[in-house]
This record gives sequence, structure tokens and C-alpha cells, in this order.
Amino acid sequence: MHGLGNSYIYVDLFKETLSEEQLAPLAIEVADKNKGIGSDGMILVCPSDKAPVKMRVFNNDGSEAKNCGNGLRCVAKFAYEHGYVNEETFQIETLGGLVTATVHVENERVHTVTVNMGQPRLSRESLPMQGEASHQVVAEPFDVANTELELTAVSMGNPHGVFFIEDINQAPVDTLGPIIEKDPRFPEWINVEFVEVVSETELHFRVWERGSGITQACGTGACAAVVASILNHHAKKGTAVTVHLLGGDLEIEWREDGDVLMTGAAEVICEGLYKRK
Ligand SMILES: N[C@@H](CCC[C@H](N)C(=O)O)C(=O)O
Repeated sequence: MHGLGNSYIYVDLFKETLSEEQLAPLAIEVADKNKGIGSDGMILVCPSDKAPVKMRVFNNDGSEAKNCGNGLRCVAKFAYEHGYVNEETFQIETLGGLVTATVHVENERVHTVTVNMGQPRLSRESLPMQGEASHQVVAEPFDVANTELELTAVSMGNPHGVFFIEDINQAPVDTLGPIIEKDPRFPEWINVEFVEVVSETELHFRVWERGSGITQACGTGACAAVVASILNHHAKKGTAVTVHLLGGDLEIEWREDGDVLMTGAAEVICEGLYKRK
């Protein structure tokens, strides 16, 4: 399945059994575009004792992440269309906590999903990032590879470093992305986003994902970009922002009550049996 071109191989653990040791090697194997199926990683759709369904996310290097915005929309579609939930609004457990998804349905098919992603966390310790644990990182000077940037850091359950730039077509995604991702200031590494502000309600966005590299879209990253825009006075709380990603658009709103809502598409590419030879 994919959300705006951010593709994962979804494994139905309501039906399959995988051991813990199999997970990271399997994610690397199926994500390989030459020797596997080809994707940004692997997502497990699992039974849960806290919600109707649980999501586990593996990047294409085998590392496990605590959250995935595009994955949540796809898991919501998967769970609804496979009959694992009957309501249109339901909770999904993630390693970062519970979120609430609402599927938008036409002719029994889910075309888009809104996820209440909860509240962003802004302290350095929540990322984590070196420095004073309780301090926020908003437009903080950030020197890397002889380049002076300004960093705004946001956790959406997983860590994001947002950098505002003048022209999205000049975003140094493939050059600075991998360097910033593994910068020692981020002990658990970080997802790296470059953002051009078009207006108070429109952003352009490019991403270098931790553990996966350049992807077409990152849902948690788009949420972090909107939160960072509001913290830097480029946009307003309570007003939806359209984020243009390489693979399409997401609507994101940081509500007055502190929760972040994300709405966008979720699509099935194909379904089948993966039989290892
Ligand atoms: N593509 C995702 C995020 C996946 C996890 C991320 N690479 C991490 O390691 O935190 C999204 O849509 O949010």
C-alpha cells in the first residue's frame, strides 16, 4: 500500500505469525527494489489489547520507528476494508501511543483517512536532542557541513528536524539529509525536512527519512512541518495547511486544543502471498 507514494509492504498479523528475530531482516529483504518487492519499509497490522488494531513500522534499513503518518492512514484503510473494525472512527495503537483514525468511505472503499495524531512534543528530551532537556528548539542556529541552517525540532512520536528554505527546488535533501540524519546531536537520529512557505495555508515539503532516505512523502514529517511553521509564525493554529509533498498533498491542522489532524489518501497497490524461495 502507499500513502502519496510512501510505500510499505503491509503484513497481516491477524492471519500470519512472524517471530521478533524475523522482522528486521524481512523488512530489509522485502523493501529491496532489486532483490525483494521494493518499498520504503514494512508495516505490520497486528491485533492489540488496547485498540482494534496496532501498527508496527520498519524502515527499509530494518530499524523500527514509533510512528508513521502515511502508514496510519493505510492501516486504517486495511483494518476497515478487511473487516477488523466496523466503525468509521476507531483507535490504532502505535509504539508512540494511541491515535484515532476516521475513514472516509464511498461504495465500501476507503479513499481518504483523517488521523488525530495527538499533541506534538517539543522538548529536546522528547526528540531526543543533546542540550537542556526541557528546552524547545525553534529557529536555532544549526551548523552542519560548512552550511549555516536554522533548526526547528518537533516530535510526532518520532523525531523531525525542520529547516525553512527559500526555494524547494534547491532543497539539499540528498546532500545534507543523510549527514543531518546521523548528526551526533541526535542520539536516535532524525527525519530531516526542508520546507518552503508559500503562504499561511500552503507549504512545499521534501524529506530525507531516518532509516529510509528520500521518500515521496512523510505524514509525521508534514505534521511536524506545519507545527514548525506555526512556531515560526508562518502559519496559524486552528487553520488547515495544505502541504505539497513529492507524491501529493496532505491537509494538516494544528488545532487550538493542541492536537494535530492529518487528512490524506491511502491506496492499495496489490495483494498477494510472498513466498520466500
Ligand atoms: N514515512 C513515515 C515515517 C516512517 C518512520 C520514520 N522514517 C522514522 O524513522 O521515524 C510517515 O509517513 O510518517
